[in-house]
Amino acid sequence: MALRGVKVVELAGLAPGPFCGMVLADFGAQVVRVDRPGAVGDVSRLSRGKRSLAVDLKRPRGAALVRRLCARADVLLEPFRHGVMEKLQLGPETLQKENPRLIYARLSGFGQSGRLATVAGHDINYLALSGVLSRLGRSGENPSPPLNLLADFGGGGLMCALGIVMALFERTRSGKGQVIDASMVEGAAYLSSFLWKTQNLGLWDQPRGKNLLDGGAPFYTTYRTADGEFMAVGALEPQFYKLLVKGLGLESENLPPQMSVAEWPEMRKKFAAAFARKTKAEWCRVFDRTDACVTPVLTFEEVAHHPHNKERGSFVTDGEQGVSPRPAPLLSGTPALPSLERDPLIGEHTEEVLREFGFSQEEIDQLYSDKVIVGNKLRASL
Ligand SMILES: C[C@H](CCC[C@H](C)C(=O)SCCNC(=O)CCNC(=O)[C@H](O)C(C)(C)COP(=O)(O)OP(=O)(O)OC[C@H]1O[C@@H](n2cnc3c(N)ncnc32)[C@H](O)[C@@H]1OP(=O)(O)O)[C@H]1CC[C@H]2[C@@H]3[C@H](O)C[C@@H]4C[C@H](O)CC[C@]4(C)[C@H]3C[C@H](O)[C@]12C
Repeated sequence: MALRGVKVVELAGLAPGPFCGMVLADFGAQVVRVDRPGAVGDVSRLSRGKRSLAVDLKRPRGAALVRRLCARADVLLEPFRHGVMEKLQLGPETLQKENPRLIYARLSGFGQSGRLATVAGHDINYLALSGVLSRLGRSGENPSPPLNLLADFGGGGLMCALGIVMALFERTRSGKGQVIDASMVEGAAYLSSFLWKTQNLGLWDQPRGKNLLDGGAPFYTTYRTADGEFMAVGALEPQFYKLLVKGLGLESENLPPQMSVAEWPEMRKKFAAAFARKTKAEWCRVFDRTDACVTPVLTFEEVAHHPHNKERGSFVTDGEQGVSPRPAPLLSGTPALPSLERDPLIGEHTEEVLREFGFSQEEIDQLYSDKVIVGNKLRASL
């Protein structure tokens, strides 16, 4: 796999950090998650392919243990607000002095500087501060976040993973690691570059929810079908729009011109009435494999069984029969091989990891007796 042999120390955090670590693990990196003793586990369930070491970082010997891991690691991934790592004597200056090749990835909400750097927050706060949230939501309603996908994952975990891979590549030339300041505000904003760069094209002149791509256009939105399901319509270009109108059984002559914004509400009503006449399955038979840009809105129960997704194997089933998306993108030569094992238990691999990183049994026993580390009793009894 593309990241085979890359050693990552991931300090346990909430969703964005674990997702970043999982992406690296899916593509072959050896990811050790450093858990807090007594923690419940990765509640975001994004730990496939990782191992868990439980150590109390608040104890000086706990921090010293992580310093020793980082001396032999390629990447450190920390998910805390600014200043936490410095307090633990685990800041970049300390760790990169011992290991100048270390790539020190800092995944935070507001970044490592600025008045909000030490303030708590979640996806919706970062999305709001990025400006993107102001553009999301139906006309006449409050701005509405698209779950926690854009800041936590798109602009956070994934952007951080990209930074790590770029730093790994750069290190092949310079031999040096560097610090990655991955702010979710800036990551989400960066994802929205298209909105910024097209401001003067007239795409965004209308209020939220009345523009071409934010649900305002009747040919770029969703419609309810006779059985209470939904179809997604994305017929932007005239040649595809013509096929949409034909598939709906409507006559272009009886409709206003496609781009007549003022008459979009009237067009939407006609399209809605048409979609309400057939079930989702019936509309699939009308539009499947045509260029009308009409697709079923698939539920999580349906998506893995859809013929196209099935043909590509786009979803995987793990050892516990849990279904989840296959890693993307698909690399032809070194594809990701996601682990199908269950997520690690807290401290399940404490001893194994410490031995691998050169700790003697005597040192390990001492760390146990001083309660600096914990293993997993369940594992021991397995
Ligand atoms: C998982 C579900 C979905 C969450 C996604 C959500 C929408 C997000 O946006 S997550 C993104 C959050 N932001 C960031 O990640 C940006 C950077 N991080 C931060 O800003 C902060 O970390 C923080 C704000 C997220 C948390 O702040 P906090 O003060 O807790 O922590 P920090 O300041 O970072 O400092 C860390 C401190 O911890 C110490 N530490 C760390 N490791 C160790 C260690 N190994 N040993 C010892 N000490 C350690 C470190 O030293 C720091 O100490 P100091 O502070 O003293 O310096 C979740 C959505 C809903 C959740 C559920 C819900 O809340 C109900 C339950 C609540 C219950 O409490 C837990 C279970 C819940 C079911 C809960 C479960 C999940 O969280 C959810 C499902």
